[in-house]
Amino acid sequence: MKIGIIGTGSMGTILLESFIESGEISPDQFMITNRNRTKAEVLKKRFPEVTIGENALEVAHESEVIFICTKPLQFPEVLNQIKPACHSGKFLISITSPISVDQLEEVTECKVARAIPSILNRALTGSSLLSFGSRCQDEDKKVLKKLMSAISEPLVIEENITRVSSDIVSCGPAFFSYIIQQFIDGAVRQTNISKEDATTLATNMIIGMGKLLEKGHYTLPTLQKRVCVPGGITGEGIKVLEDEIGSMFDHLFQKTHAKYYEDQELIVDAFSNKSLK
Ligand SMILES: NC(=O)C1=CN([C@@H]2O[C@H](COP(=O)(O)OP(=O)(O)OC[C@H]3O[C@@H](n4cnc5c(N)ncnc54)[C@H](O)[C@@H]3O)[C@@H](O)[C@H]2O)C=CC1
Ligand SMILES: O=C(O)[C@@H]1CCC=N1
Repeated sequence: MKIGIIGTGSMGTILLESFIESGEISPDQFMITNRNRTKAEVLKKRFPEVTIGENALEVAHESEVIFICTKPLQFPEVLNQIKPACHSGKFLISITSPISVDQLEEVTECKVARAIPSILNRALTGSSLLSFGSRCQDEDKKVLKKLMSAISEPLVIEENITRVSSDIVSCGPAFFSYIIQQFIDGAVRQTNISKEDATTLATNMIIGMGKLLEKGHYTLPTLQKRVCVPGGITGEGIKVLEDEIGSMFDHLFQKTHAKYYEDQELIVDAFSNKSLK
């Protein structure tokens, strides 16, 4: 099976590297392309068996499964470019949240699905979020689930929880690394620990916590209970978190959803301006 990747920016690169590293897809199965060809050539140097397509259309012609890894507002242009290659035998996969599979089905004859990845997939871990269009048969669903299972734990989601799920799965690593960074900076400001030591300790702490949860020794609440000895020091810290975190995460989800709805409106305009319908 030939797999196409249109757009080898940050996420297209991560998908290529991860699929190859997982052993699920061999490099010679891939045809990739990028508007700025240099990015594709850099990958070709690392994986000589990968083929570079001249453009999106060539990739779509040559591939059965086509991942579109561009930014959402670049989709109309890509879809226009690949239109001559789009027919019911092709399987188009979008990795971006603000465009629904229904919207894509309206503008292409391909089978359509969405697979929202996470940077965690680079370590062949974390979740991915799948949504299937109405033209996908069981066989197509199996193909995509198998691909994404090689690099992640896929979950099929309904459209109405797309944003929040992507906030958790895809944005989550950035949110929590920011919080850990703040944790480190606070430690450095308030004590004599060096930034280097605080970073090492905090990084090991978060890796260890992931392993602990993975092994199933504790859940998030039981872990807290175990560490939080009654009348002890952790409890004092938790009280500060309870007082100061307040509605912070409510605001975060409100903001991401507001931006999402704005993006969706821009997408509707962009799709109609390109007269894709
Ligand atoms: N960064 C992340 O952690 C995640 C990103 N995503 C989604 O991944 C998508 C891509 O994001 P990034 O990789 O961060 O963006 P990026 O800007 O790094 O990559 C997009 C690439 O597409 C190329 N491109 C644009 N139009 C093209 C065309 N017509 N033909 C060929 N190549 C073209 C650009 O040159 C660029 O290299 C976005 O839609 C984003 O929502 C999804 C989950 C996680
Ligand atoms: O389309 C999305 O939801 C993802 C999350 C991070 C960037 N893009």
